[in-house]
Amino acid sequence: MGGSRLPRRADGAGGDVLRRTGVHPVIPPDTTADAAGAYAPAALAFEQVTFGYQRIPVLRDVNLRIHAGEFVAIVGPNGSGKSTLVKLGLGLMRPTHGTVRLFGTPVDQVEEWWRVGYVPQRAMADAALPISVEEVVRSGLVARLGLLRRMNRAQRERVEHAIDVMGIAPLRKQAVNRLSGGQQQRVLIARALVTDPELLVLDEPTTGVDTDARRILRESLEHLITHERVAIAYISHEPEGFVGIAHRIVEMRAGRPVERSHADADIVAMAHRIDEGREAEPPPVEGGADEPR
Ligand SMILES: Nc1ncnc2c1ncn2[C@@H]1O[C@H](COP(=O)(O)OP(=O)(O)OP(=O)(O)O)[C@@H](O)[C@H]1O
Repeated sequence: MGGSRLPRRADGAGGDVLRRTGVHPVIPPDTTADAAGAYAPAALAFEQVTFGYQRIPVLRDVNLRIHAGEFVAIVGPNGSGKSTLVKLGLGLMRPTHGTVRLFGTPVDQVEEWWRVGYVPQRAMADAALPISVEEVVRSGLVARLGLLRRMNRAQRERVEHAIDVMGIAPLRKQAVNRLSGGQQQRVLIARALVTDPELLVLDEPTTGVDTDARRILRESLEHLITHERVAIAYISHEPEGFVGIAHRIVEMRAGRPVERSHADADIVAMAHRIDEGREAEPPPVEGGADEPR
């Protein structure tokens, strides 16, 4: 992994260059510096995004950017719009207003979908076919290979690497439908990693996952942001899954992401609010003939 396709953000190296030279350019808000001081667009950017289902508003004026090497946790109560945000980010739906960009390109013009890894919520739990772990992980390459082409050496290595990173090598020959929820989750993440994605979107990755598996998942994600410079969007309503590793925590409130701190009290209060299952506050409705209502 860690290919050289795109300028990725360097961990502070670009900043050092700027400090040494005393140059302090105005950095456009949706870009980030790489080691050479060049700027790359955010891996995922929502720009003034508004969306509603059948005119019922769900998201309003959402501005959110996730850069290479950044782990952003998106939390919120049921119905607050987290999955809607994911669907817009993956180009599965179009915003009513505003723009979603992947690596600077409007999402409806993106062709290199292998740059995005998506881990859906517990998708394999009920898988009927006895497909092995290795086969599921390899299937992540289908978008790149087509069904019939054989893997080349680099691709085989990527499959091995993804299996290693997710700590599932001992399970490789086992049928996925015989694995625990946490093990299945790691297989899904490994599958998302085989294309060497620069953006990883995880939807409720810790649902039904035990404490040990959560720890391994955390360590794996930490490795990805630190060593592979992957941008991570981590959607969850379980704050304990990301506290301590997320660079930013945003809570969906009234249709907008609100930045939250890591402070324990804040997290605990947030967890309580979410646990209480309070209804998500509806976004403010502001007239406008063509706006969702
Ligand atoms: N296909 C749809 N048609 C109409 N309304 C929808 C549709 N999908 C979601 N909604 C509504 O949009 C709002 C946001 O839903 P969304 O699934 O994005 O929330 P969420 O934060 O992901 O919730 P959860 O934590 O329960 O998964 C909810 O009020 C939901 O009822």
